[in-house]
Amino acid sequence: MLVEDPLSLDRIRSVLTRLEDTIIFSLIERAQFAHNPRIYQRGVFQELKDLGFDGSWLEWFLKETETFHAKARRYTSPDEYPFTADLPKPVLPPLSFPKILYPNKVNVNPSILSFYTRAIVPRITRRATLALATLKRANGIIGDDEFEDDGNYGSAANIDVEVVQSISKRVHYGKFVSESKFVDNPAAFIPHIQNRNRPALEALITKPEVEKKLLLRLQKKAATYAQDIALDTDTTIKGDGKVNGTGKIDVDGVVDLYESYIIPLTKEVEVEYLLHRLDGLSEEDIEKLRIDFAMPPKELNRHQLSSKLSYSQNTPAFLQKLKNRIAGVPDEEDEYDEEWENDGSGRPPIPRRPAIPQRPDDDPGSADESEGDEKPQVVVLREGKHLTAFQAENIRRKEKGLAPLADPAAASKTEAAPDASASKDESRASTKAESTGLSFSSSSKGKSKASNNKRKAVGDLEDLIDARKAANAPTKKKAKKEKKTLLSFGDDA
Ligand SMILES: C=C(O[C@@H]1C=C(C(=O)O)C=C[C@H]1O)C(=O)O
Repeated sequence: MLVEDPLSLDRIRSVLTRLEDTIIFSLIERAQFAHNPRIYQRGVFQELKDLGFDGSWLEWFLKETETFHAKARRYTSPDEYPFTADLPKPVLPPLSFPKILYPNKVNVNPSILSFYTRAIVPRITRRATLALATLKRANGIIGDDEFEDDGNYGSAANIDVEVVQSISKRVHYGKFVSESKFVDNPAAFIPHIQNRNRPALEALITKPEVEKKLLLRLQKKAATYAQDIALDTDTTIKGDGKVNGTGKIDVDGVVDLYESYIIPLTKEVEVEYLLHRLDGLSEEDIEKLRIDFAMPPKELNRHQLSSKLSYSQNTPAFLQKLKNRIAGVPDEEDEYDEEWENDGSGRPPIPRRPAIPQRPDDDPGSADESEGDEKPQVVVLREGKHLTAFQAENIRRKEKGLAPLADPAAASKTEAAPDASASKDESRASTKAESTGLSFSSSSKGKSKASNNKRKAVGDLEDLIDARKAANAPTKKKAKKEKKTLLSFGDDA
């Protein structure tokens, strides 16, 4: 299924929400039958042993079902994980899914099968099992046989396969959640991955408010779906799912399934996936990931609000390209890419080393000729500690062996007073900004653009220059002549 942004956390969460319905309805189906404990015990069916299979009835059902589905290439899909090992190859060529997840071998299906058969089935089927025991006693069957089973081995196992497969999809979707959170802020995760710090990674991926909302929604859903809708009686829903005195399922049992098993296991999958997210990457690759730095928080801090500045988050194209490449999201253009190359290691493509450009003798050049469409976002938060746009410009010029520019601050001391057309606030903001070390746009239109006052964020200039060089290697088209303005905060940044 082609989706707009496969790593949108909202879209991923909507898939998890939809899977709640699938799981609840299949549990309601399973609750119709008694526990049938024999179908979960290994080696109790001689018929299976005669076939050379020594697993449980349910494991046999899984093997037979998944063998057929594997031939139909079900398990080439990145969101499908089999319970059975050594499945046959698909009879059809695999579909080419976009490479969204980082290669990994995380599969927690053995844990899912264990908690489902030992804790979930007995609870979900309790009502049917008790009713069966009552019926058996009335017919003189007493003792262990009362609770044995209703003989519906095929029906019960068939539904069990559906339940465990939908729980498996839900739990392993944690990988997409993890990838989404990782690419959104790699720098937050990298040190904990390198230190194998599970608790820190779990704390980073845990969203208590999301979990709380989910459990409340689940309770309502189970109570609603569980009720027997009788057209001739009142169908007000009670919290326990019992309407007209009955309910098709143990609502608390469904909530407990998520709270005690599905959510914790999903988070284990998220952490396990993250622990392998840097496997095979060189220090340089990891550094490039780190450059894909978390942008300043979207919500404005007190100072920005008081300075009437706003931050518009627009990931520069070269960073987005770097982000996509590292996340393995293929580019639109399939043909040869001048900027990126596969080094054959199976890792995401890396920036192609640009040919060394030859400067024409008559061209004095300028520091920002390789700036391409986007420039670093520069904030001077602390005078004297951080570089101003002017200082940054001269560092770039020095890199290119060009003479430094004259300091506009020195020149402006001899200039006329600020532009009279700028409002008092704006000229104060501009003066204040310079006095607090904020540097404003150094656009060719100069101070008269006070209304265009902007704030610049300075990250680590060296890294940004390196990253930009790597991502903005000379391309066929001539870089647009940009006004000499470093990207900055502002409505039209
Ligand atoms: C799945 C997510 O990650 C974690 C696991 C959750 C779950 O299994 O329901 C919910 C929130 C997070 O604690 C998420 O953030 O949506």
